[in-house]
Amino acid sequence: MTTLPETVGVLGGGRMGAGIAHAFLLAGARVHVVERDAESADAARERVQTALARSAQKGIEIPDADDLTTGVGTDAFADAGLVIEAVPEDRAFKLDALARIEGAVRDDAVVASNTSSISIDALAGAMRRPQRFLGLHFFNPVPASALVEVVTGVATTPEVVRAATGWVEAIGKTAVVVRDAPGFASSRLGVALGLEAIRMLEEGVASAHDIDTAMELGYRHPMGPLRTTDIVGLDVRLGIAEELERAFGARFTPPALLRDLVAQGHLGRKTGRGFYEWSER
Ligand SMILES: CC(=O)CC(=O)SCCNC(=O)CCNC(=O)[C@H](O)C(C)(C)COP(=O)(O)OP(=O)(O)OC[C@H]1O[C@@H](n2cnc3c(N)ncnc32)[C@H](O)[C@@H]1OP(=O)(O)O
Ligand SMILES: NC(=O)C1=CN([C@@H]2O[C@H](COP(=O)(O)OP(=O)(O)OC[C@H]3O[C@@H](n4cnc5c(N)ncnc54)[C@H](OP(=O)(O)O)[C@@H]3O)[C@@H](O)[C@H]2O)C=CC1
Repeated sequence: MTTLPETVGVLGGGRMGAGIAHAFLLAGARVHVVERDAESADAARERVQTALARSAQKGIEIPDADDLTTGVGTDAFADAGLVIEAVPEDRAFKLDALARIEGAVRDDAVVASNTSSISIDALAGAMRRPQRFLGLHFFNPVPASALVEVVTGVATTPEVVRAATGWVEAIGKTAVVVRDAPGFASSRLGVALGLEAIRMLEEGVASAHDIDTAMELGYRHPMGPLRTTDIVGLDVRLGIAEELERAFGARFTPPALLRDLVAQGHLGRKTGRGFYEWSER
């Protein structure tokens, strides 16, 4: 089995970044999470520690506390063999994040983006070492998901793809290798279902609960498309839909209901309300 890098860096310790940190820590890597300010760094640390505590409760061996470090400057990525960015789904944010990571890492480090939908080649365009860059697209919730989509850019070398798929296996997940195409494989299909469900809700075809139940019991999906949108974050799904609309046109135009809920700050589970009310964040 491929050996994990001794140190893995994560930029952005939100829902996904914290989950990614948790996965590499459980597999034995040291992980450094960088956030934009000290308060967010503390919040990121707490998210990872909560996930580790949940794993410990299930009898899973968890790493020493000092294997996780959190902070604000990317300088601490100097030792990392792999750095994954998980900042919000916004091109400008990601370009800035990747430039900061590249400025800090050693030449042989692999840099990855957890983007759900932004073109890996578009992100690579501004990079000095695009051959060592690729997409590592994790799924939410990371601890409960067996998949990582490995997205290859035109410049990504086969050696980097091999290393990355090996690392995915080393953290106990399955890799699918997808060429850079809008929405890759998973977001294009997942968002198509999610947007159609929102349009059906707008048209009064059925309640959110009944639309979801149709897919849960009828198609044996673990969770219906509206509940999934709440878990993912309505803002995240809107960002993906806008990216896909640019590539494929009107079939991915975000429904007005999605835009309205995001504008009102109803982003799903993380804010307590989306298509459902949530007491647990
Ligand atoms: C937007 C994108 O770019 C890509 C995306 O992610 S799209 C969204 C993809 N995700 C989905 O579609 C979610 C589909 N739904 C599901 O998989 C399930 O309904 C669900 C996992 C969310 C909940 O199912 P559940 O059976 O109630 O799960 P739950 O028991 O809470 O957790 C499942 C496992 O993960 C673990 N887990 C979940 N969250 C955890 C956390 N935060 N920390 C540690 N462990 C956690 C649980 O301990 C549990 O482990 P075991 O199976 O070993 O006991
Ligand atoms: N949610 C999902 O289901 C999935 C999301 N993704 C992708 O993962 C990425 C992150 O999404 P998600 O985790 O949901 O988003 P969150 O909003 O939960 O997390 C983003 C994190 O990045 C931090 N951040 C913002 N700006 C910076 C910065 N300049 N430097 C360092 N950290 C920063 C935020 O800090 P602060 O809290 O201070 O704003 C926040 O903690 C997106 O690209 C998304 O598309 C991929 C798969 C699934």
